[in-house]
Amino acid sequence: MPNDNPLASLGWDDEWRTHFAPFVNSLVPARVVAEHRSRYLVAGDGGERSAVVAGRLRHDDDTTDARPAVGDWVAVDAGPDGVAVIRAVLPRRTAFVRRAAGRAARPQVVAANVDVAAIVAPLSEPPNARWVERFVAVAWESGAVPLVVLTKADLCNDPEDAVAALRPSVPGVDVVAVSASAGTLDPLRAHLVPGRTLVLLGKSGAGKSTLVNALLGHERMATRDVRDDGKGRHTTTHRELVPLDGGALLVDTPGMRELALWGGDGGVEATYADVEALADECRFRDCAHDGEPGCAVADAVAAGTLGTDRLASWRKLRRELAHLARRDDPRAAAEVRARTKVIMRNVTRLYRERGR
Ligand SMILES: Nc1nc2c(ncn2[C@@H]2O[C@H](COP(=O)(O)OP(=O)(O)OP(=O)(O)O)[C@@H](O)[C@H]2O)c(=O)[nH]1
Ligand SMILES: [Zn+2]
Repeated sequence: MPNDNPLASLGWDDEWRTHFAPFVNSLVPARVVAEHRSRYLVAGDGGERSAVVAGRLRHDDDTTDARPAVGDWVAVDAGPDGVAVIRAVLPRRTAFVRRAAGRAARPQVVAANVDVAAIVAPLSEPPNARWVERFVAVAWESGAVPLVVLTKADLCNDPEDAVAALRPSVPGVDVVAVSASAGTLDPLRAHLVPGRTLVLLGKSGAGKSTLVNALLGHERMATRDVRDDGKGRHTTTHRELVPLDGGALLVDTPGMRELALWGGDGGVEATYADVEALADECRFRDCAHDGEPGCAVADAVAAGTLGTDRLASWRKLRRELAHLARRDDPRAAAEVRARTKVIMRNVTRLYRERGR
């Protein structure tokens, strides 16, 4: 990592400078690189330090999780030494949000300001398309561009076949097979762009941490934690942002078995673009695809071009979204519309790049 400009090597650019302008006289910018309960590790011009959140946090957006998350750019009160205080979270470019565990419906930001959301699944077993679809939908919804990374290709007889089998489930999304053991990581490296942030998401044991180490070229210090005196310590931590030599940034996350949707329908629309396009062609606008005449969805199933399991998971995610939407919050709705615009822009860009 080039040391002459620590902020730039963390992804700082003109847009962040603009967002930071209101704080420039009293606070310093930093990026959240690790999170441990209410303690954070932030990195900036002065290197890494421990940080806590101020009692009153400035955040313009109260419909999503307002607390800082790994990847966030924050304005901190650095003080001469000791623990820094996070006074504000800069507006997020993207946010991978899931519904937090627990009874109350509450959003939780898994990673913020991510450019590429990599869904990681091992080829030691046949990838579960339904599981991948759900993660890809949330990835689109986050505002990032999804990517599917199939790991442990060395444990699979025909990785290319596995890639080809998964592609129709995630139209428009790049699917790559890699092996950390065999050192075949180039298909993933192609997505590592200087200044861009890529998050690795997937179940425990999928090989995420192994990928981080392989891309770093050395074993990362076990993990980073935060101590009250502000100095780093090496024990287990959860989410973590790691700058790579080439200038890209990786976010490793703990294994995630389940993923409950949070947010609008743009992500589902993008993931099931084929099914959505069929549904648009049904004779009745409000077709439930349940035996109505002139149903293009039923026709596609009959013709064998749409699998019943793919249709079933689309319905399931749609139902989940409808359930969330019943909370009926105008601010949340406005946010969802804005988010959908970003998603559609990403989809269009991806298709355009693909078409070249
Ligand atoms: N054969 C083979 N094994 C691998 C490969 N990559 C990772 N593994 C093994 O898979 C196991 C799990 O890898 P991790 O990197 O710890 O998985 P993880 O996704 O980080 O898991 P969590 O941190 O629990 O979320 C380890 O025993 C690795 O050695 C690979 O390319 N090939
Ligand atoms: Zn229909």
